[in-house]
Amino acid sequence: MDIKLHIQPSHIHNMEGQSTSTSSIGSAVAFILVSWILIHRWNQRAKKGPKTWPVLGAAIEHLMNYDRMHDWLVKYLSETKTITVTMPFMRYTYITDPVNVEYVLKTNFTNYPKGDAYHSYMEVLLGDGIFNSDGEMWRRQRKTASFEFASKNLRDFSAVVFREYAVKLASILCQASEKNQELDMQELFMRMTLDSICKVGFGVEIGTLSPRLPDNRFAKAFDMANIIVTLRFIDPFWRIKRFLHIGSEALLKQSINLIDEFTYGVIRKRKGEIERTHGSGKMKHDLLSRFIELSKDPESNLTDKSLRDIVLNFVIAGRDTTAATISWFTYMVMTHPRVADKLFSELKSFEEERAREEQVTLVPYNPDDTESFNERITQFAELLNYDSLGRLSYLHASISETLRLYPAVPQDPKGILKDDVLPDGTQVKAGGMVTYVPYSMGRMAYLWGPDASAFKPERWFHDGNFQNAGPRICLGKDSAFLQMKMTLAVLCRFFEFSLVPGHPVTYRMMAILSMAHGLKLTATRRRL
Ligand code: HEM
Repeated sequence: MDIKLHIQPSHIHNMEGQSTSTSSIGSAVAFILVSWILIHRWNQRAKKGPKTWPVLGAAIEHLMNYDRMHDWLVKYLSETKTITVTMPFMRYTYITDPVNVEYVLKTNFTNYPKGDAYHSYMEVLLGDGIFNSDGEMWRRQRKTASFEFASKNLRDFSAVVFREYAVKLASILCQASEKNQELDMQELFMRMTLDSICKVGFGVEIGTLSPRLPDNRFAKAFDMANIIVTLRFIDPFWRIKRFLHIGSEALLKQSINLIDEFTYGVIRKRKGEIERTHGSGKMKHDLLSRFIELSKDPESNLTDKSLRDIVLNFVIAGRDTTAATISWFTYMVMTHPRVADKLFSELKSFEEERAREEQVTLVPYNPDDTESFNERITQFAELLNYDSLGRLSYLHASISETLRLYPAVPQDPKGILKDDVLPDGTQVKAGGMVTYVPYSMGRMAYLWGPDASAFKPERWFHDGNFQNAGPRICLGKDSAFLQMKMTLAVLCRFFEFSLVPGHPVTYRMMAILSMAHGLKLTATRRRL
């Protein structure tokens, strides 16, 4: 007891000494940490763009604003044309100054490839397809695809297919308008553009726009995969999740299995048709067939997996971009009745002029009579072709205005091979990424004037022209405009749209700027 009593005080004394020294170490560490954070924050007081925290960079703010990231960037980029956002494993430089953009896309193109980071995020979906490859792999695909896009046969065939699907879509709207039925217009557009790219690009008919609107599991899986790979840009744990096969990465795997099933099915179907028509002279030279032909040469190194990647890259290029753009267009027209009226009168005059030229007597129609209404739609569509669509300048301006405010590719990131200095003096480091931001560029008062955020197609008659620069320039621009104009001419001539009350219209975060909840609307038939 004595001993105990004797020992205890000294023990207590030791503990006290120890805890005093532990707590002073703790206080010192806390002091250093707090000072580090405060100095770090103090040093950034004049920094333009999101402020960072030690180690975490701007991850907290970035994640908190993820769902509205494009507008979050607009806020910073309207104060300064270039910002840097540091994340735990990556440094992103966002640019809106056209001089910087031209430098990255064109002047110093070789220093800004897609790069390893982008490739690793996207590989599971896009493989080594044209959007996700660099160097020789990219050059070979680009060459073959450019050849295909330059063909007049393809243009003529596309016009026929786009017209056919525009009329199909109009007849679905016509049916729905009879009962004032709600429609998800974005979903219908996605079906239409998927069917068209499969027909024009891969020579196969998949029929997702048929009147009974069959379940489209491929489209759902494709959208899910796109959302999840986009998330990888800001999720530092995605590799761990993939390894453990949990969360978003497990879902991604399931989606990819479904996507692959569909895609290999398309390839098998096309190969079968090529075999059957071999030597008959009936073979169509669509994009996929051209690559299948090339793959017969063992030196081409084109495997079925390469064909799968090619197909999926063209699905993202041909389906999503066009459908998203015409969805935003419809939303803009619906919320700007003055624009809808101007479009309608342009289309009416066009219809009369073309009917005179073609010596066609237009069928009088009664909007309450489905048969004559559909007949007139078909007749109108027959008057649309590549050349005649060129006259619809207000329609063209309205599409351009939509692309300015809602660019289908809202951000376009590139890797950085070597340290460099952009024309505005911004230093960029090898291994980071530099992203040009069309969504922000379209909304900058310093580029478009004080009414930059207003939807005004008229500005295109005096202001600008889209600049699409560099060796990776869009190959499908003419084809996209052809389909968009063909479809929108038919829709704006014959229908008026109203948003379903309370339906939220906002974008979702994925590589293509599509609507998070679709576009729910009702359509009404226009009178003569
Ligand atoms: C509204 C419609 C469209 C928009 C806004 C759009 C936008 C773009 C953009 C911004 C790029 C440059 C990508 C980069 O810098 O990496 C691009 C490239 C490309 N686009 Fe489009 N596009 C559209 C429609 C289409 C269509 C319909 C197709 C084909 C069916 C297509 C095929 C391509 C191809 C093949 C490339 C080249 C990729 C490369 O060389 O890396 N695009 N597009």
